[in-house]
Amino acid sequence: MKTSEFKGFYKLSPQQRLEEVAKFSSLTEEEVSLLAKTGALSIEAADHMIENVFSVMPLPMGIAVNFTINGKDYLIPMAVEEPSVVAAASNAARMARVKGGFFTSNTGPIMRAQIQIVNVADPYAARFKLFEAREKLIEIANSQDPMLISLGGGMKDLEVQIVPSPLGTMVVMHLIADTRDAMGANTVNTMAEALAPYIEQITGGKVYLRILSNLADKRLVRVRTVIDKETVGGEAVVDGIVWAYTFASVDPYRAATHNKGIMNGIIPAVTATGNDTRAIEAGAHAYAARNGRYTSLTVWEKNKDGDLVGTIEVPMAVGLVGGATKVHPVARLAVKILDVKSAVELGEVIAAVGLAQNLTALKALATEGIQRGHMSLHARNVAVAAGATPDIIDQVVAEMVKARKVRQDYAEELVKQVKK
Ligand SMILES: CC(C)(COP(=O)([O-])OP(=O)([O-])OC[C@H]1O[C@@H](n2cnc3c(N)ncnc32)[C@H](O)[C@@H]1OP(=O)([O-])[O-])[C@@H](O)C(=O)NCCC(=O)NCCSC(=O)C[C@@](C)(O)CC(=O)[O-]
Ligand SMILES: NC(=O)C1=CN([C@@H]2O[C@H](COP(=O)(O)OP(=O)(O)OC[C@H]3O[C@@H](n4cnc5c(N)ncnc54)[C@H](OP(=O)(O)O)[C@@H]3O)[C@@H](O)[C@H]2O)C=CC1
Repeated sequence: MKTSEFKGFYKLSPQQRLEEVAKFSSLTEEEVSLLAKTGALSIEAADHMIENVFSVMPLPMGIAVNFTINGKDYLIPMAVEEPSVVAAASNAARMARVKGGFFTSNTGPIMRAQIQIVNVADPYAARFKLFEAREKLIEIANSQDPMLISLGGGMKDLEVQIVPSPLGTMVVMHLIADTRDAMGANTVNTMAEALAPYIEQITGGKVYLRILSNLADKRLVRVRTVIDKETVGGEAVVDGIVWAYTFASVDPYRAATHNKGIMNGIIPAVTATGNDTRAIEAGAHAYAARNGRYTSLTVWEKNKDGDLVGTIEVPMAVGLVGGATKVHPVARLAVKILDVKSAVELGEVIAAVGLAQNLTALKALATEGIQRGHMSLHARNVAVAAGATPDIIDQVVAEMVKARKVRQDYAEELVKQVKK
């Protein structure tokens, strides 16, 4: 009987772990040697990044071209498994260039951490006492990270909420901190933990959680673009895209897919730069539901000239230091290719890719449908999975697309025919 119970698995070397996995899963020698192969991320470097490492998971990284943002041109590395995403981003950026590309602003690299205080006899008075202690709280928090303070960051302010709950009223203090070029989770968590004893003393309550909020609504980036009506295909296409957006703005079933399309642009760039994709996903979707109803992260309108105008506002907690950003050698190079000088610039660029991605998806959906563009690129995956060798992939793909039958069974049939 196989067992997944291992004591001290983490003490093994990556090679020893791979051997254990191979035994457990009856991997062949060939399969083991595939898992042992690493590329730019060495197994030693990977082993320092996370726990129980036994291999690495390579992803394709494409370059989205044509982006011009605030008058500066960017090449955008995108690490993603889904076909047509990089093509669609480049396609959108090509259209946006005609009227100057993308224009941005931001609210600064401001994060919030929450400190949950329970069993407070007089929550409203406790709230005021916390405000009265503002300077001391800031002093304690900022003594944790002299480096950040020297860079102009650190705790800047606090907010306090009285939150009813089934277990009784909670006082929730929000620590508001400027984390400069860091995503800032570790930074604000350290501050929040340091403040807890003093907060208990002030409020007479008990502190439980001390953790950042991924609803980073003080770390917003805003991106705007104007798409020339002729470039996008005429005023009827503009109207179609505005209708497509409007659908997402009023219907959460559609908004979820619409925002997934935006994340098609955002997450690959976040991944390529070694940032935390879960934090970005959580922040974006929570922000999309901030008014109690889940809605679109973008807005598309028609201006007085009949051109299409798109905007996106989204939390963007990404960093250039901390986490994996400086540790992963490929992430470092992705940042070099992007040539961004600050975390907020990186955030703005990533949000521009999200807006671009949304444009081409909506254009396709409101006109010919998604399948022609997307499936013709996806067809390559289907062909390979059906056993097409490099010399016949193009032929199999062309046949599937022509017949509008991008399907595994049809691809297998074509592979057999072509190989005859
Ligand atoms: C797929 C395209 C770009 C084809 O587009 P097309 O109109 O056939 O392309 P084109 O030949 O006119 O080329 C236009 C530009 O697209 C780019 N491009 C064109 N082909 C390639 C390629 N092979 N590789 C790289 N880049 C490519 C390239 O920039 C090119 O400019 P050029 O270089 O020729 O001056 C277009 O149909 C498109 O943008 N479709 C949208 C695809 C999309 O959104 N995919 C995401 C996956 S679907 C999904 O998950 C989300 C969704 C849709 O559900 C979200 C939602 O519901 O809102
Ligand atoms: N809910 C969530 O999203 C959570 C996420 N995380 C993880 O936290 C990590 C990110 O935390 P983060 O705080 O960014 O990482 P780090 O703590 O690794 O890096 C931040 C530190 O880098 C130093 N630093 C050096 N240069 C700069 C600069 N220019 N700007 C800012 N700081 C600088 C600072 O001080 P010093 O030199 O003194 O260290 C700062 O405290 C990610 O891996 C994320 O996955 C963790 C917990 C929860």
